[in-house]
Amino acid sequence: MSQIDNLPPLREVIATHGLRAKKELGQNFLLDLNLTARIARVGGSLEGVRVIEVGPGPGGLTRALLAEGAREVIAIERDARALPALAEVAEAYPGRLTVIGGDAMDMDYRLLADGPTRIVANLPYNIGTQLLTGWLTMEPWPPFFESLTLMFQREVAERIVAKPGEDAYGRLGVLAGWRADARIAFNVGRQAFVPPPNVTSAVVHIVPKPVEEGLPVKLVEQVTKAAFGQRRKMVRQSLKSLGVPVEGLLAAAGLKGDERAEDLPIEAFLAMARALPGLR
Ligand SMILES: C[S@@+](CC[C@H](N)C(=O)[O-])C[C@H]1O[C@@H](n2cnc3c(N)ncnc32)[C@H](O)[C@@H]1O
Repeated sequence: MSQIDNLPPLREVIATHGLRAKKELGQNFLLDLNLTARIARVGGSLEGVRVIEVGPGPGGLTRALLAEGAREVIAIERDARALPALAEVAEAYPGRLTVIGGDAMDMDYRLLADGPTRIVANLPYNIGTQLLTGWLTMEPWPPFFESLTLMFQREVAERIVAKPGEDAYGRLGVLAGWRADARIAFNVGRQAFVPPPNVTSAVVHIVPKPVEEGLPVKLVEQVTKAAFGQRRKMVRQSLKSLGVPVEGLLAAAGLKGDERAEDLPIEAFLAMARALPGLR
């Protein structure tokens, strides 16, 4: 694919607008149109969909989302240097791109939803997990978005999709596995980015699923924080930091206490979270 619209090639956009990548903003740009189109298509057809994109930068993925048929894109970019380049994209797709100049960490994403809404982003690596945790812990659940399609470092992607017994299984895997179906769509090599990051990346696709009502995320997070805080220890020991009678928690989850957090099914963490208030 050599062209998807009448806008200048991304290398030219970067040169014209002086978008020298800044490390502190997690800037690793994607210039390959085949790759950006592939990311845009991970969640299926974009017809009629509003996409929220974090960190459009020079606009490569943004252009792919628009060219692939997204009804509209709301893009949040912190780097003011990128705004003129994005204004050109907005002009090429009249009425379909809104750029918010600001910090993605400060957004109330619910206010940005309108009809079928998805979040798609090549995330700045330094705030990726924090943003993901924010989206996965939204209330009410299922949330306003149909899906998340996100680029992470491969190691983070593995933690998101990890299952009990796997090395990468931890707090993030419990949270994602409890509230969503998450899969790695494909890996992306370092050379796909300008500049290349230090490690391989992967695109993760996450689709929320219904959960039991009335179980506060906070309680689940308290249990997983304690359990995985000392992941090599037996849960009888690691759960002590919760400051409640551990035997009551173990009983609620049908555990003996000699298990390790990394081997427990998600349901065991949920059962302990349900028992927490009664034990306080
Ligand atoms: C990995 S680059 C992706 C750029 C572009 N989407 C691409 O795929 O080529 C991350 C982008 O997020 C932006 N960014 C970094 N921190 C941000 C923040 N707190 N809020 C919004 N955007 C941010 C960076 O300026 C950069 O444009």
